[in-house]
Amino acid sequence: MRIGIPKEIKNNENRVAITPAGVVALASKHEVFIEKNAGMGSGFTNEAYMAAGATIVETAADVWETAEMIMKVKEPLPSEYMYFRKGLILFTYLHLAAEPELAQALKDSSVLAIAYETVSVNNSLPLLTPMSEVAGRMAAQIGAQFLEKPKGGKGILLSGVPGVKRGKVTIIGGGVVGTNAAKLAVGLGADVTLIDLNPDRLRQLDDIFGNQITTLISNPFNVAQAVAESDLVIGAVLIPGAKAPKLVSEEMVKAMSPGSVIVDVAIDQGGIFETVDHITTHDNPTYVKHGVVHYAVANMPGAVPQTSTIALTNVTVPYALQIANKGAVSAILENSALAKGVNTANGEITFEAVARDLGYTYVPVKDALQNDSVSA
Ligand SMILES: NC(=O)C1=CN([C@@H]2O[C@H](COP(=O)(O)OP(=O)(O)OC[C@H]3O[C@@H](n4cnc5c(N)ncnc54)[C@H](O)[C@@H]3O)[C@@H](O)[C@H]2O)C=CC1
Ligand SMILES: CC(=O)C(=O)O
Repeated sequence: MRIGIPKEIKNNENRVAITPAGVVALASKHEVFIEKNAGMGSGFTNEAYMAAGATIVETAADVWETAEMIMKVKEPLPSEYMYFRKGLILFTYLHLAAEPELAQALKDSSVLAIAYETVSVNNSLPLLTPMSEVAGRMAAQIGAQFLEKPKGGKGILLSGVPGVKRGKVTIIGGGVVGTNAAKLAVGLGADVTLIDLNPDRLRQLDDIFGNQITTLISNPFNVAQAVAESDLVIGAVLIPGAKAPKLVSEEMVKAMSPGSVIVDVAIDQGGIFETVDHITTHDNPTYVKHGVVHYAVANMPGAVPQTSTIALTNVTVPYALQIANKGAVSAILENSALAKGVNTANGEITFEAVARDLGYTYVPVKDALQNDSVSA
């Protein structure tokens, strides 16, 4: 199979969808085309890719037009939609519930689009997990940074100092992002509260952290009280594939003290704060509303690409290899984890939560694939 890796074009997205090690894994049986300088942000030179067996091509168009499967990191941006076509396999993060125009473009062009974030094994999301680990850890660091006065915050140190109280951090969602945010926030010495809907998850978190954190069940009363008392609130909720629920209302944000900070990690699925009305970028990561600093960057791991690219490709390349070796249709039909990743196929929306949130008819992936055969 011809596999193409374009350079990422989202603001400050320095990750790339493959490392030289990944090329070695694929190139013994397949052809790998990489856009010139695509790996530079992650520390991988064109020469390193060529030595691993890849062909370097000059432009994004060369990659998109040559490849049968495109591997990316972030969802395609509108300038990339012109490359969509029937027979193309797209393997990347998509977050379609929050990207209606992209969903329509993939549907209209009959791309077979496999979203990293919905590939699922026994209720875990193996291709989301490493980036959630990164973003969770970053969320605590970033929150601490924006609480500093010169960064627009109220001017507190999360750890406090002897004789001065610690800062309060509330994390809503106790999955991978939430747990990793808690690890760092506890490490920074903050007073941490973790809120989740699932009592069994709260039990696990209690076992992991003991008395280092407070756990609370998620309901509007607990969320309102914890948010009002907090210096930093981190949004870390996920309902796989679906638009994130707005758990923190505008009124709750107004009740926070001026200079407090919100980090809405779940912004890639639309975000959990009513006051987060747009995605921010690494260039311009925050805005202030009701006196509260809001951070809503949808590609947080893009800022630490040397860590993130390796963590991401460690888990994506084995799936890419299955797709390339077996052909997409056989790989999907034989591997239920991969089948759950398919969001669009043959002009249909094949992930139920995406179809529901965007108002399309849901067509199960097997039915969509039977409607037609994908060239790969
Ligand atoms: N902004 C960025 O750069 C990045 C964003 N993310 C996003 O972060 C979000 C969280 O991801 P993960 O932690 O991996 O998901 P996860 O599935 O591991 O955890 C989600 C948690 O939310 C909980 N939850 C669901 N409904 C809830 C409610 N009403 N109240 C409280 N908790 C609730 C679940 O029980 C679960 O424990 C996702 O949207 C993911 O895509 C991940 C990586 C990077
Ligand atoms: C999960 C995701 O969208 C990211 O790592 O950018």
